[in-house]
Amino acid sequence: MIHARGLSHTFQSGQGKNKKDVLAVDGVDLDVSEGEVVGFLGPNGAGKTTTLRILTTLLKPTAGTATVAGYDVASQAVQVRRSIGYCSQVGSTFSGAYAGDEVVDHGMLYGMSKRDAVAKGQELFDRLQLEGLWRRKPKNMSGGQKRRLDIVMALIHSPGLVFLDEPTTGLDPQARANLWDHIAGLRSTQGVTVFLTTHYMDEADVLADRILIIDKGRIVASDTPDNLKAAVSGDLVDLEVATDEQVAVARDKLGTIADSVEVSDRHVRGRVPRAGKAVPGLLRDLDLSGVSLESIEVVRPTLDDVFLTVTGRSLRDAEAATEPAQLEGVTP
Ligand SMILES: Nc1ncnc2c1ncn2[C@@H]1O[C@H](COP(=O)(O)OP(=O)(O)OP(=O)(O)O)[C@@H](O)[C@H]1O
Repeated sequence: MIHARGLSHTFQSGQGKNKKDVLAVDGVDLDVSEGEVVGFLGPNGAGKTTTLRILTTLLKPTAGTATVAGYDVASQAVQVRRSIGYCSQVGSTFSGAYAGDEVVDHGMLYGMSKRDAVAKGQELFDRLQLEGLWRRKPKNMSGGQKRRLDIVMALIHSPGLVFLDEPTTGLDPQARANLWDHIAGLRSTQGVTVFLTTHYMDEADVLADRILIIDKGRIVASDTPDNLKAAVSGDLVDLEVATDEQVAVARDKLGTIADSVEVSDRHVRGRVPRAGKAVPGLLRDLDLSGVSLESIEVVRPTLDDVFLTVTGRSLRDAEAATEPAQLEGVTP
């Protein structure tokens, strides 16, 4: 569905002596297959929107190539646009007409007949919980309703691929969760491929089959959320043993599967690559060695841990100037 090689874009900013080049996207390679939901993640200014604008033909690459839905973004822009839906960060600009009329006009711009546009629009209003809002002006809708209307606009011509640029930014937690259900439904009920940018780790974790992390214009990691988490730090296994005498045995046993083990009081902790696989064997081993446990806790790493590892800084601390580190095994 999407194939990009060496995709780059350099902006020129400033004038005269202050003129300088900004390499917003720097040699991006990416592939998205049909039916995937891909989360494109990175801090402010990482190059997400610029990449998205290139892939949706709103901006020409200054180097590299990309095909979207089989068409070249530079030389076949019209065909690309017909094949995709796009929800920009700012949303659609609405004219002040009724929501339903906006949607029908939008469909007719794509060459749909009025009758087809009305039928498809009404189906999408139902699907995205906008029933009864056909004759409501978008300016009188809630933030969540407006974002869902943006998605209706993006889907009116039945594209097989939609681009969503930070779809839930500015929404309250309930409206975000509700929109997540709808985005997940795009793929599961309509078979639509989704490419979405976000700087919310939880959003990417919930929605995406695969995550691409971009930092300073470069892709620094690409994998499933689970693999990224496993490759970065492993799951934290925290064993609480019943007596002081059992601490040393538990430390040795956990040490056979964890890189390093910490002990505090009767707690013995270590990170293991895949706790789900390793823990049953560990429990048998401990049992055979006469160790009884008061409790066992397995804490999975978050995508925030992943981001910290691949970029050397926290997603929220976007300004810290540390060079991106390549992650063995997860870089594309
Ligand atoms: N029109 C422009 N002229 C000059 N520089 C630009 C322009 N648009 C973007 N940039 C710069 O390119 C870099 C990437 O910007 P981009 O908007 O793609 O990042 P982003 O990851 O989408 O960030 P955000 O999450 O804030 O939307 C930034 O350094 C930005 O300042």
